[in-house]
Amino acid sequence: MIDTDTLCSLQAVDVLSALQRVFRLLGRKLFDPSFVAMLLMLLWLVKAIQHRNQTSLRTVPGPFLAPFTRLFPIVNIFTGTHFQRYLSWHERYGPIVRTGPRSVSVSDPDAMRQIYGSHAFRKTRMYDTFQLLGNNVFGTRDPAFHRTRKRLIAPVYNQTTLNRVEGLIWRSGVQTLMDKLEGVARSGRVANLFREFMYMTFDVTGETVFGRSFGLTKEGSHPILQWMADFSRMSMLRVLLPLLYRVQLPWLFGRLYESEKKLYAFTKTALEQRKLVASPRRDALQQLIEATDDETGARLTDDEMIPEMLVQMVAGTDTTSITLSWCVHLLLQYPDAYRRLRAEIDAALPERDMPIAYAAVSKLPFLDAVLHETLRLFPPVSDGLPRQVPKSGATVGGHHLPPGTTVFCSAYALHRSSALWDRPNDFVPDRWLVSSEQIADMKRAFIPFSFGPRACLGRNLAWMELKLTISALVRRFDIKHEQGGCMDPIYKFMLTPKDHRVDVRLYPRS
Ligand code: HEM
Repeated sequence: MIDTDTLCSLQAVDVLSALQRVFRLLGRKLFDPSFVAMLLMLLWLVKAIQHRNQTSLRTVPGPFLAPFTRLFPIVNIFTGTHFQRYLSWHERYGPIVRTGPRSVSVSDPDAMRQIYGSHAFRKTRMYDTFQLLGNNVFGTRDPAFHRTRKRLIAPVYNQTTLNRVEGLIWRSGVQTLMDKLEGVARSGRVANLFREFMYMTFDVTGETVFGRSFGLTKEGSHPILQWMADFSRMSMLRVLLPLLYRVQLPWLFGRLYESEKKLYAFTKTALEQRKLVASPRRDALQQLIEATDDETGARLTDDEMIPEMLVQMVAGTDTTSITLSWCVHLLLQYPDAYRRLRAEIDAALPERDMPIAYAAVSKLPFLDAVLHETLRLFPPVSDGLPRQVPKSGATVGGHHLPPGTTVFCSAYALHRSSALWDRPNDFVPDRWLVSSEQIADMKRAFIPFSFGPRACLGRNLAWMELKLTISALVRRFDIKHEQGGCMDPIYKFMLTPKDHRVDVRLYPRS
């Protein structure tokens, strides 16, 4: 007979030896890569399911895989088509969609206002990419810093400065570009307006913010383009690998560091040279140098001004030039709209050779409608601008979102929502030729410049550049589309034509 104690000890021996076998097997298996991968997958799955069920985000509709993976944003970076994906998800799942384990997209005017209408939902860590050699009004995530800095630099962006730089924009930007295009037209060559518009907006920023044009339109090159591209790359790498803020790897990123240094030196020199001028002109640079906080009397140091100068280049060049490119593309696609625009501009500007005053074109209804419709269909900043749900959590679109959730509203999805717009994918400038009440209503779902306290500070400058350039181009040339280059939109930091080309033939008008 075996007594209970013996039985127990026998069972204990069994369990022990079974465990020993499992550990032996595990020990061997732990060196087997496919076993390790399987184990990691299992752990990830358990964690993902746990997270999916615990969080209140489980009630937010969305694609099946979204709660389990952060891969979508990474895939998006490579494909550049996420603006279309967000739109199709919203069409399928409604105005609020879960796009990742901790991220949610909204496409509803009220939810959009809730997110961007105050400082409660702060910018996410992604904005550290815009720490352009220092904290600045665009990149900061801190509402207190933002309020103080915005108050201080407000004159840089106000109407008085705008009136003062109008002549500079015309001479160093629009007029110079028109003269160049005249030469291209007379030689019978094809003009790539995408590149020409980019050069023009850089030259305008050079003139107004750095004290002199970069000469890109005339010369076709300036190292600033390379420095800026390298600088953006380095900033992005630092956000992905924060260690790079503290560690320098010159053997790996030598050229990027070099560009950063050159950009700093170039900007600093522009500042110092301006300070030596006895009676300086009153442009954006001068406003920045003289900016004084009304409440505290504080002024900006050079190291605080440099990032603010770079912001204007980063935020104000490609955004404007890409909008111009899409506008020309749409006019060529819709000849009737092009004819109507030309008739309006010819009537408003009968003197073909005179400079165009902004006052003469700023209120032309059809020009205004064409540009609004361009920005509706192709908002250059159409990626959702990510914000973080505050510590208290928030109820957005009827769903409780836990603190820390990333939430955003893609302008592309909002602007093309079939629930909000009639014929959402068609170019219909006439939709803007309605009463001011109807326009105000449409603008609730129109955010090319974002909304709220972090909305675009340069939008009046942008409107000036857009209206002056399109009216000058249409007044001076007949424009014909030239085959070549793909105009499909792709997201490469902004919503751009895929091949970065808008090839046209220009015919000077008699
Ligand atoms: C068509 C042209 C433009 C478009 C579509 C545009 C769009 C935008 C958008 C969507 C934002 C919000 C970004 C975010 O929250 O992440 C923004 C912010 C900003 N933009 Fe623009 N922008 C344009 C032109 C300009 C110009 C010409 C300037 C200045 C020279 C400028 C300066 C700024 C600044 C300083 C901010 C940061 C505002 C803040 O955080 O307080 N932008 N812009």
